[in-house]
Amino acid sequence: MERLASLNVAARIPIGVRTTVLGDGSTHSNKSCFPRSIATINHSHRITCIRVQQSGTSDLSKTVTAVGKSAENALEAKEWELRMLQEEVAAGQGIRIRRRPPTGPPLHYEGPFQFHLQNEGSTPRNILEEIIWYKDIEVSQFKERRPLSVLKRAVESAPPTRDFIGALRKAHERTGLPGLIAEVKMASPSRGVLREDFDPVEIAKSYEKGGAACLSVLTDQKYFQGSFENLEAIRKAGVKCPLLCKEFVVDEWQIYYARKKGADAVLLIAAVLSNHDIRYMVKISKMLGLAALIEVHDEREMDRVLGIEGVELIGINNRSLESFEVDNSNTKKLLEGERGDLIRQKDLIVVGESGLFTPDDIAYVQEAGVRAVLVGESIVKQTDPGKGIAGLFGRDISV
Ligand SMILES: O=C(O)c1ccccc1NCC(=O)[C@H](O)[C@H](O)COP(=O)(O)O
Repeated sequence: MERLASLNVAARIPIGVRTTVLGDGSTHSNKSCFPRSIATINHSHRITCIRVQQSGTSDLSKTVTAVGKSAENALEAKEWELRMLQEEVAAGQGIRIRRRPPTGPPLHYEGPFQFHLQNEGSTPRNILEEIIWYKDIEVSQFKERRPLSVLKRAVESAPPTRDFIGALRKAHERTGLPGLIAEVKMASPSRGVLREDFDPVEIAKSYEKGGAACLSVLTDQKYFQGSFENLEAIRKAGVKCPLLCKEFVVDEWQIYYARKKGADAVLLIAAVLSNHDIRYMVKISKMLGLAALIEVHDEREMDRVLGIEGVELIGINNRSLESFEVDNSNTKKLLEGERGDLIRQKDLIVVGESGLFTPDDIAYVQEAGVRAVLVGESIVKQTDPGKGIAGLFGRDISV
């Protein structure tokens, strides 16, 4: 007669492993119950079947625990291999930002991968990498509290989104100047606190009055003192400009969450995401009615993004998110020659981002080929941010 191993024993075994205790007191781990990938692990780690010689409960418990541990080890090894593969793919695409600190293989690992300790191992190489490592942990904690399946259901009843790209096109046609994405940003790693009396809703209303086509709302708390609550509050206050959720997206969960909190667009940073991630996240965004602003900083990132189907909106950041250096000629450099031709041919909207302070700066990036600009510091610091917009463009763009 067969009976299933008791729950407390089974709890130590990964899902999919069915351990049965046979009539003679021996156990049998049913290999056919393993999902395919786990079966492979089991094969390489030679733990396909167990037999317990003794009928005593403690021996049984020990053996089953040992098997559970081996399977856990195998799973851990597989996870590590997967992560190494992802890092390899990303590095092959020129992505320098690592998603997580390198941990080294599990102790029991025997496999084809060689592990190189780069730099000091678990120290981020720059601020962007630090943000991403932190974000990875933050998102997994958010996900535990509110699983994706729950979030997906909540999004079904969210109000419709507004047309972010359409608003930029219209503003450009109306004013003959680049459409403005005005940034609601309290602080940044490079500049510290930009505004002490920070009221996100008031700033957003002032930007709208001043002629902004769209708004960008920082939602990162730790490095920018922003929040998803700010995004939600601006949306609920009746601001009509479409809203960009300015986040460091590393997981689709954040896109659903942005949608739930009132965003009309999300930012995807090519320095962090592989081509596959971008393609997938652009699809998810579209499915949710969101525009995706894909941000690039160098030629290689621009070429990668130009090759991805479905991309409609590209941001060129004049600020290096690794060194903080700002150079407006970056926009010009990335729009020269064949790249510019291809962008015009595809009718893509390019956004010039960061370091724009004067009408001359706006004229310079417009001349380079942008049809929109994303501006934070120079306008958020003004006593009246809306009036700051007129100063930035050299004229009132609200009429
Ligand atoms: O601004 C930073 O210090 C920063 C650091 C690390 C990652 C991103 C960072 N900024 C995001 C941006 O690029 C800007 O907020 C945005 O383009 C507006 O720039 P600005 O007009 O210069 O405030």
